Amino acid sequence: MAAYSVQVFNAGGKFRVVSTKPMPGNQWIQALVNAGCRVEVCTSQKTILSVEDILSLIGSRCDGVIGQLTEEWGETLFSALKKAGGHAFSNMAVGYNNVDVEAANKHGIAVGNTPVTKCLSHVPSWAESFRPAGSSISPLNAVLHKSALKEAESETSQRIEMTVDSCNLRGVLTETTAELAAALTLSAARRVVEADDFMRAGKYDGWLPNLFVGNLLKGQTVGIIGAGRIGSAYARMMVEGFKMNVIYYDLYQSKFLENFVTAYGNFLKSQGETPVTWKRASSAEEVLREADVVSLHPVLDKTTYHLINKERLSMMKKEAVLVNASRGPVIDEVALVEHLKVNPMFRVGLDVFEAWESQCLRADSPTLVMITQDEPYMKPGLGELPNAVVVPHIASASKWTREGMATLAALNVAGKLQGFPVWHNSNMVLPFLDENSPAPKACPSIVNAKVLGLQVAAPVSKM
Ligand SMILES: NC(=O)C1=CN([C@@H]2O[C@H](COP(=O)(O)OP(=O)(O)OC[C@H]3O[C@@H](n4cnc5c(N)ncnc54)[C@H](O)[C@@H]3O)[C@@H](O)[C@H]2O)C=CC1
Ligand SMILES: O=C(O)C(=O)CO
Repeated sequence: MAAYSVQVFNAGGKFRVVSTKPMPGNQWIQALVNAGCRVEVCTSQKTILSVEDILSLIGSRCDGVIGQLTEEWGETLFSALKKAGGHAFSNMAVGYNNVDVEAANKHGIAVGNTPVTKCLSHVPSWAESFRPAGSSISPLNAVLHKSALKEAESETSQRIEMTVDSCNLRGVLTETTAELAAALTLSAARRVVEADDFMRAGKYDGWLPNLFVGNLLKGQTVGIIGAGRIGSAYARMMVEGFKMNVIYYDLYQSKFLENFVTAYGNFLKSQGETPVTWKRASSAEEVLREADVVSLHPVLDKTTYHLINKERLSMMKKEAVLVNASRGPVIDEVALVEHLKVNPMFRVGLDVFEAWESQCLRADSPTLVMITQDEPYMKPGLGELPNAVVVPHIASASKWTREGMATLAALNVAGKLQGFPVWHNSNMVLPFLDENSPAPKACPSIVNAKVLGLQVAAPVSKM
């Protein structure tokens, strides 16, 4: 059995909760202690704990665990947690493709995730003109509300309210990740990393007309595959920041994104500028063919595993920019390396890599399986290519976001152990993150709440 070291908080707590990694901030620990938990934080220096490591942490008595997206949470760990008397688990991540939820369901273990959100802290001044006279609603909401009302005339008020709220509440994890995707877009398009290396190597000896010439973004087309929270936030940044036109592909229509781009286009037109446009593509291929920049933000499942393969890469423009801040296996990384080698003007910005996330849904099994990991965490050749910008899964690495994720993960476990209901809308979890007021007595986000028959808290009145 692997030896492990732990840091213990509230040793006399009635529940035993294990965190497989130290996490940022202290609010998450306080939340567990306030719920009567003894908290044991694994302090092993090992970057990714194995199933055996986590089994030894769970031991013979464990009520809940906070795990990481790098860990393989499946039958072995959930059966051990159940045997130890536990029924609460949370990933410290919004993505949970590393979790075999069916196995958790089988053992009655709640699976939490962390779709951190916050209100929009700013409303663009251009939206002011849309605010109804005397209205207290924010101008941006006025735009969205009016179109949501128009589109949802037959809807109940709650649905309209939720429509507006979901438009208004963006994910701080979402915004943080979208900002990194934007950073990767610019770094790749304008060859920032190549130029930085060039300077540090002392090779710069004067301005040249063709030195590190890259791509202009303004007026170009940005493509999003997976226009959910992060994809929509990223699209908005590229529209507002660089006046790009949007083409997106998703299983669902993104009314928020469409309404936003339409409203911003109308504003630009009112200022005598060329309006931005949006288009909902009927396939991922349509996005790949038409876009100058493509950013990937789908969940990882069997429909998106190797979504970007050799054939689809060949559909893209020769000088396109491809960004991935979702999950590595969305791209066939071996095919990508070959494409980058023969297309030096094609550029990528990658935050995630196929190797350590090599999980896929086997045809004969509905659950995720971890397949052998390649070492190092990039496919051979990728690290040597000048037309690739690569960073180590840092898209959510802002202080606020990581502390918020830790707090939500802790509140998922603490709430389940206290028998709290599940929060009514996992897109509106800001009340759980306000350090100046007690968190709602609910679990912020449990992905298998319905299957486990967990009670859902009623929405709090807006009055
Ligand atoms: N690199 C990082 O640090 C981070 C990565 N992520 C990843 O980003 C993913 C997306 O996060 P969110 O936007 O919050 O999730 P979300 O659930 O709001 O959006 C995901 C979107 O993917 C769409 N989708 C699913 N299957 C698809 C398909 N076959 N083709 C096209 N679209 C499809 C869904 O309809 C949904 O709109 C997460 O699942 C996670 O894996 C999230 C946060 C940080
Ligand atoms: O939340 C997620 O899915 C992440 O990848 C965290 O960085």
